[in-house]
Amino acid sequence: MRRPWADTFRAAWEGILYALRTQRNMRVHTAAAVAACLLGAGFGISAGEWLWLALAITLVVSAELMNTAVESAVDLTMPDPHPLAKIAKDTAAGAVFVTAVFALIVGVVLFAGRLLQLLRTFL
Ligand SMILES: Nc1ncnc2c1ncn2[C@@H]1O[C@H](COP(=O)(O)OP(=O)(O)OP(=O)(O)O)[C@@H](O)[C@H]1O
Repeated sequence: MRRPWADTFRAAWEGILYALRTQRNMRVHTAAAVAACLLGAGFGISAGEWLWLALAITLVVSAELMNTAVESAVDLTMPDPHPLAKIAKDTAAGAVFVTAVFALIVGVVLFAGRLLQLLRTFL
């Protein structure tokens, strides 16, 4: 029998809440995403710029959720030290790092100039 949509959404939401509760990096990335959105709203960035910001946030949060999934699956199947378990966790962490670097670049391109200009008006 097909699973009701409500159950699917509930499961996805529980996964997101679990990652937020247990993963410090997820909380840091979420805080950075909220800060970037506030900056975007404050500076009145364009629709195209919002899309770049949304892409960066989506990539980082998705990678962080996949990283949490890999960590949990590895801990379940291989709780003892194993070279393949290390590779699985390290490459999943690498995926988060790559997306975080992309998000940083997007943040710098969108906000560095605007923040400097704002700073100059106060100095
Ligand atoms: N079963 C294992 N076998 C070998 N190495 C492991 C194993 N579990 C963890 N490691 C190594 O320890 C590191 C940290 O693993 P851990 O499960 O503590 O992730 P974490 O610190 O929670 O990661 P994150 O900070 O991304 O949430 C891994 O990246 C990996 O190099």
